[in-house]
Amino acid sequence: MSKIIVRGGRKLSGRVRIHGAKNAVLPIIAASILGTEGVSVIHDAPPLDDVLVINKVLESLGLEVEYKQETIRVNAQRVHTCEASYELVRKMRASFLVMGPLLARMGQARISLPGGCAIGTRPIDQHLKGFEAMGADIELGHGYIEARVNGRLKGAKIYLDVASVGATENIMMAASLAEGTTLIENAAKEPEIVDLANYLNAMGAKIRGAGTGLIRIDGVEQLKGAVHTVIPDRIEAGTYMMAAAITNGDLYIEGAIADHLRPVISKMQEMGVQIVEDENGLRVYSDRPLRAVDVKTLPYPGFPTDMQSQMMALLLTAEGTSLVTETVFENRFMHVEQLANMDAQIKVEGRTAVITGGGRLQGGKVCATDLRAGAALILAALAAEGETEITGLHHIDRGYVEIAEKLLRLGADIERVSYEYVESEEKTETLPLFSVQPTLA
Ligand SMILES: CC(=O)N[C@H]1[C@@H](OP(=O)(O)OP(=O)(O)OC[C@H]2O[C@@H](n3ccc(=O)[nH]c3=O)[C@H](O)[C@@H]2O)O[C@H](CO)[C@@H](O)[C@@H]1O
Ligand SMILES: C=C(OP(=O)(O)O)C(=O)O
Repeated sequence: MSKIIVRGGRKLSGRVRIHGAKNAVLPIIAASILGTEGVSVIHDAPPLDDVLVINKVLESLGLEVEYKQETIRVNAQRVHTCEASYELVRKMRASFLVMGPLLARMGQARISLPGGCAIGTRPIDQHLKGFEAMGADIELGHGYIEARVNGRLKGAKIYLDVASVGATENIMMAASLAEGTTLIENAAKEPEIVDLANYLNAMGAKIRGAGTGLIRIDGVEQLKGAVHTVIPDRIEAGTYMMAAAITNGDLYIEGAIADHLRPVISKMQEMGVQIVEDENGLRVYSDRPLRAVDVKTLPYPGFPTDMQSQMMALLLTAEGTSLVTETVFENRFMHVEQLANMDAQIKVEGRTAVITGGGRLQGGKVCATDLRAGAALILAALAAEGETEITGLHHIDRGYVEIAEKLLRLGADIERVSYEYVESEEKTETLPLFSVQPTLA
């Protein structure tokens, strides 16, 4: 096992390159199942654990997948089975995104129930409602969801009760090969939806309106492999923006697309963080003191729930009291308890956290309870006095490429070490997993 050790107090400076977006590449890889001719070539696929899992799901279905130097080649000409096993789906919820493509192409799919996880119950009723509206029969049993359709799916008008990102993607993929036109009303508008629509259109689909609340998909008879470059990860970019601000540093976030980050930019500017946009990225720097602000998470273009915990870490270093309200997931405050181990003053009242900023965070032993909670702990540790040890790195590895190495190159005093875990006793070996030495900022 490994853990990250951070000794706080260094200012970060320099340039950091943003990788391709996890939440864009996962549905795009799933969509490649639809290409019955040719090969799909997906550039800027970030080397993340989640990407390896979705590749394994495709391989388990019989597709040929090759992953080299951030480029994935998928040959989807043959599909051997329409079943995605519990073993793979339990590792990553997004595996459920193969349901729409399989159902549309093969007329059937059997996928393990993705279930809930740390941040909420995360039902899939809106995905299933969409497939049913398109003519599929859905059965649930033995922990699996089985969907079947006689012949092709039929285009339908589907109103989503919640603007679900995953349901919009799954339905959009299924509808691309359906007979007739599908309208998705109250569709999610996230940039990752637009990226998926662009890829599907390059495969031959006819999708209009992606990025708005109404998406129209005119079904086609065949899709082919296509070449596509994934958009930069707005959540990774936002996390480094906060790393600059929390350390009073000065970072150039290379590849960040300002238009995808409007709510994050606005809120950070309201706090007093300096942000300069250009066509290749963002410069973020800060002169203390930062002001407290209130934040409410909302579907895009609102403030992203995936940036809520990192924002909370930053607000802990601002003067005054801030309110953070989480409206997207019902249980996304798991990081509060861990931040409390670092002397953070946060009180949770229902879906709102009251943050008393201005106190100095103290290093401590903390554990990442989910992906973005882990990012928030690393940010807090960068600002804290003394040493912080962060475990639970498997969560962080799902969504951040070499985060410790990137921060080290920016001047953080950070290392990733392996350790042995023996029952309740923890033994740390002084075995660094990378060897670059920090430079003084
Ligand atoms: C791989 C991926 O892209 N993950 C992102 C995606 O997750 P994901 O696609 O799972 O999130 P959704 O947009 O579907 O979920 C939003 C809300 O809708 C609810 N819901 C969703 C589906 C459904 O059938 N019924 C239902 O009630 C969920 O419980 C949640 O409260 O969008 C989330 C919201 O921006 C992000 O936090 C995740 O990082
Ligand atoms: C919640 C997230 O991802 P997932 O939907 O894959 O769990 C995330 O990226 O913050």
